[in-house]
Amino acid sequence: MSSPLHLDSLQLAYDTPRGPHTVVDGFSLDLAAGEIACLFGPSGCGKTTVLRAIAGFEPVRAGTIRLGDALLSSPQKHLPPEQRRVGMMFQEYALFPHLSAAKNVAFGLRRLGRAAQQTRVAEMLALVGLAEAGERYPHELSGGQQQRIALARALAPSPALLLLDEPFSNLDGGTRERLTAEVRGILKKAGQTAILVTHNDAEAHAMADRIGVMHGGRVTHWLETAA
Ligand SMILES: Nc1ncnc2c1ncn2[C@@H]1O[C@H](COP(=O)(O)OP(=O)(O)OP(=O)(O)O)[C@@H](O)[C@H]1O
Repeated sequence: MSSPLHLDSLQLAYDTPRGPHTVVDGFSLDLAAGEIACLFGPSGCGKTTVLRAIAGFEPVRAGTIRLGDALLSSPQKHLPPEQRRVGMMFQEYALFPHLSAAKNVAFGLRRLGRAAQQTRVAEMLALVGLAEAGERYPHELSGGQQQRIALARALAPSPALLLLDEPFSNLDGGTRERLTAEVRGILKKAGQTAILVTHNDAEAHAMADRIGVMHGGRVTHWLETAA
C-alpha cells in the first residue's frame, strides 16, 4: 500500500506575549492509504494543533507535512487550506442552517457542473444512508443525521485525507456509539484515509485501526485495535 500522509519531525508553536510556546515537537506519523488512525491523549497535549497544521491553519516551525507527492507544509512552504485535498469534520464546522442537506453536501463541489454535482450529492447521501433527506434543512434532522450529512459534505470532494476532530462529542451516548460504528463502515467502504481525534477510549477503539497515544506533544506509542 502507498503511504499518502507523512509527517516528519513536526514542531508547532503558538506566539504568545512571552515568546513562542512550543506545543508539538518531534511529531512524526506515516499513514497508509485507507488507514484510520486516532490521536488520543490528555487535554492540551496538542492533538487539535496537529490536525490544524495538516489542514493548513497553523504554520510549521520545523519538519514537513507531505500528502502523496505534494509538500503541504515546511518552514519555507505553506500550501493554502483549499489546495490541500484535506477534508474536515470538526465540531466547529457545523452545517449551514440556511441550506438544505443536499446544498450543504454540494458546498465543496462548486467547480463541477450542475449535473455532476447532483450525481455526486446523490451518491454521498446514499453512502451515509440519507438518500431521502436531501431537501430537508439541518433543524429538521436529528443530531446523528446532521453529523452524517457533515460527513457526506466532507467526503464529497474526494479528499485524499479526512480529519475528524471530536466529531461525535455533541451526541448522546447511544447515538454516539451507533454512529461511530457506522462512520467507520462508511469510511472503509469509501477507502478513505483518515485521522480521528477523540477523548473517548471506546470510540477510539471502535473507529480506528491504530491509536497513537500522545504525551508532551508527540506520540509515545501506538496501539493496534481489534476494529
Ligand atoms: N491559539 C492558541 N494560542 C496559544 N496557545 C494555544 C492556542 N491554541 C492552543 N493552545 C495551547 O496549545 C496546547 C495544545 O492545544 P490543543 O488544542 O492542540 O490540545 P488538545 O490535545 O487538542 O486538547 P483538547 O483535548 O482539550 O482539545 C494547549 O496547551 C493549549 O493551551
